[in-house]
Amino acid sequence: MGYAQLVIGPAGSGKSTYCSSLYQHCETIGRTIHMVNLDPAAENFDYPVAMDIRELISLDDVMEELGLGPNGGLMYCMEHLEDNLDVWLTEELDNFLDDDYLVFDCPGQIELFSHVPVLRNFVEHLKRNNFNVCAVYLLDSQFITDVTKFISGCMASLSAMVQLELPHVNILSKMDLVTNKKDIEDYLNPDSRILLSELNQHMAPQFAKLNKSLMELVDEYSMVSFVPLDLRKNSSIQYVLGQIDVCIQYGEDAEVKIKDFDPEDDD
Ligand SMILES: Nc1nc2c(ncn2[C@@H]2O[C@H](COP(=O)(O)OP(=O)(O)OP(=O)(O)O)[C@@H](O)[C@H]2O)c(=O)[nH]1
Ligand SMILES: [Mg+2]
Repeated sequence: MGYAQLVIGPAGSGKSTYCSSLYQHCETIGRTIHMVNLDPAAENFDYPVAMDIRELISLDDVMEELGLGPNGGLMYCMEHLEDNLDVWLTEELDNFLDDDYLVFDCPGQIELFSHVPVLRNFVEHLKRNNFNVCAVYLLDSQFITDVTKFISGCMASLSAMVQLELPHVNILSKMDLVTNKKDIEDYLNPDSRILLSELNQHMAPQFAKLNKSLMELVDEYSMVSFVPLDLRKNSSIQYVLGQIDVCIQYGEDAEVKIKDFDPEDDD
């Protein structure tokens, strides 16, 4: 049984930075994780890349040869990945051991986890190869300055949940940029009635019914719950990792491996 995090979220939400901090953290606590780059457009990495979509296909080549722009080119690359799951991905996964832990750094194009099937098929393939997979959805804390932005971030996360059907951890990234922690707390585990009234205050009266339906939807999926992530703090990274580990049932022996970690080392 292998373990995998699929790190998704809107462009610039901090996925690659999270991946690199997670890698460093695991290195410090003596835990092995393997980083996988699934972004054909990525150029620089702060972590060693154990597996890389760019070895399968190059975005530059695609753009040049097919005359596509960066987003169209990326979608082409991802479809190419989808067509090569059986061959390329199977071969690549053979390089790992049975209980290895992989972290997939995904591109930020929102269509990848809303309606394009490539990530879903990718996940199915991982599952068939005995991986326990968890979706890790990052939302930039700067979204939370405004309830309408927050709802749109939630909707994107919800569409990933529906599309991928995976255990799902929502993370509020870049907590170091939050000056007023109090404002954020209301959003980490918000009361949907309060959100609804805030939303209604922000929007014209004709949206009241729509707002109510949106809130019911969010409530029903009980998904408006975010774990804050402050990369300056080891304890914050460790907490997020712990939540994800529970989701993918990362086992008992793992706990033995990390027992030397001392959360007091912070700040
Ligand atoms: N202050 C602060 N900035 C961050 C943090 N995480 C990421 N950033 C910045 O946010 C920008 C985007 O970060 P990335 O990690 O590249 O985001 P990404 O989600 O991988 O972006 P794409 O792959 O392009 O979708 C960069 O300028 C980072 O330095 C954080 O925790 N705190
Ligand atoms: Mg990235």
